[in-house]
Amino acid sequence: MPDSHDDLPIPLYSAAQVRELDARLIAAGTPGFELMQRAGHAAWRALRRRWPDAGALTVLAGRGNNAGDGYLVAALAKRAGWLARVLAVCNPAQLQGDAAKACDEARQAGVEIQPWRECARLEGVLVDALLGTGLSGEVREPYAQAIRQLNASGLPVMAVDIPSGLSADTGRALGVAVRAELTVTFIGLKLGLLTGDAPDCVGALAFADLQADPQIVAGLPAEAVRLAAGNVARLAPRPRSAHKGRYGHLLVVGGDRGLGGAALLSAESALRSGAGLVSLATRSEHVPAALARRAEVMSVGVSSANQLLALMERVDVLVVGPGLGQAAWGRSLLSAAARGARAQIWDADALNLLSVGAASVPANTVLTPHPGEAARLLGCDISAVQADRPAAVRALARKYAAVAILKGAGSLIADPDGRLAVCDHGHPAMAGAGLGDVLAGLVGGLLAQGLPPFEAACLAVWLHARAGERLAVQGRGLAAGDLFPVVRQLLEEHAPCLN
Ligand SMILES: NC(=O)C1=CN([C@@H]2O[C@H](COP(=O)(O)OP(=O)(O)OC[C@H]3O[C@@H](n4cnc5c(N)ncnc54)[C@H](O)[C@@H]3O)[C@@H](O)[C@H]2O)[C@@H](O)CC1
Ligand SMILES: [K+]
Repeated sequence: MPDSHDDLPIPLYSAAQVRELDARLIAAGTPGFELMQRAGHAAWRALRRRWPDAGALTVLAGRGNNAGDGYLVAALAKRAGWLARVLAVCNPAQLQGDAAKACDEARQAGVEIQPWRECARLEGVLVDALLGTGLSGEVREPYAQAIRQLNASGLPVMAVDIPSGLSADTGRALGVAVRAELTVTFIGLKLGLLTGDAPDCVGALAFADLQADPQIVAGLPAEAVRLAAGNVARLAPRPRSAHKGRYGHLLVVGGDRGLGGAALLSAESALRSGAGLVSLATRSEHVPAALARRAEVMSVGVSSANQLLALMERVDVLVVGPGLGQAAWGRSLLSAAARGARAQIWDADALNLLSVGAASVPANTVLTPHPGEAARLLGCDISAVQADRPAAVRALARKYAAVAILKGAGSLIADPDGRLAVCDHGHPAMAGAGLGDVLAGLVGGLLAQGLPPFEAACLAVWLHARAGERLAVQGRGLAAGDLFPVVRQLLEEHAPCLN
């Protein structure tokens, strides 16, 4: 898992936007080669900080400016007395512009430059300077083979700017991608470093602004934002005169036979996030168990849409779908739910029923699909969703005029107004049953307390992922309900209940 990303910038850029930033900085008077030298220095500093005693490095270099950065790292290492070698996948005679200058500098420093071969000997820290933001399409040979060799070497790898093969726009490995232990990225943080295949490729992530003029950088609107303590919404502190009526009444609808736990987890999650009142509409046979586990949740058995409509008259927020099933009971409750409440969260089977046209999405709804549900909603294959997660979540938000959360490593949140946020927290120990039910309840609990849908979704995703990270120090076997006390604690640290 990545080291803490707390010191990384908030704006996230596409490859085209980073190219535009480079161009604007150059036009404003910083020569491209100067930027490349700063990149080389930043990468070398980061490498030495992580592997101070390695004493040797091998740079795998391609043909663009990413290779130029790599040649300069080799030159700096050689001048510092390290053993420094470049294995050139592209004949150095074909290099152009700044990359050619960087190659000359490496030669002058005494770096050994050899053509790359499959059987080439690798030693020391490996520096991946094969492909950067100029990558287009699936990785071609011999680059793919060089990447496979690097991954199979068992040696530590530092990626320059982005692991080669990873799309800076989508985080997808385009055929094959470098799996780095450290990635040092320049000027603008790329969206593709945080989602999709990125968590398995990027390793620890370091950012170097290359002394770019902040005004020039700020002048270019970003593609997305990274969720961090500084930019997720805060619930307002509560006045001493607070009463439960001010913090919303939330109703969870779900829990068909055999699926009762999911709805109860959502209800408990909403309660633990601070919702004023929480009700649960479920199969009547689940009511005794629900009451025994959480007496604070008003659990009611419903068998018809009319019963649900009567309950809905008293509530502000609905969470529909956890354990709802896709049979007649769930269908009738979903179509009743679609007719009311100030705000709704549609999760799990509500999304599966939506994908077959069983109901339409009301205003102010948050959809919380995992990639499989997203694929059903978009009528495509799951691999198409994962190939471009930012595009998929935006498409969902547009299609349903709703805030959409696309779950999975590097969760994304899209608003139909165009806003996009990415969460780079979380842990593979969170891949387990019930975690989604907890998230849905959390979004609902925050909506009930007055946050707008996009803000509630972002805060919920961030709290949920951070809580999972904290708990994952104990490893596998995380139970969804374990999150409740940690979410409470994080929420209190982030937005104290009392001033
Ligand atoms: N002034 C600048 O523009 C700066 C650029 N920097 C570096 O420059 C990089 C971008 O440089 P470039 O735009 O030259 O691009 P790259 O260095 O990523 O390389 C592009 C080249 O890779 C090859 N290529 C593209 N797609 C491929 C594929 N699918 N399979 C195999 N080969 C493929 C093509 O020959 C293409 O010319 C950044 O990632 C960063 O490392 C840094 O030096 C900072 C300053
Ligand atoms: K690279």
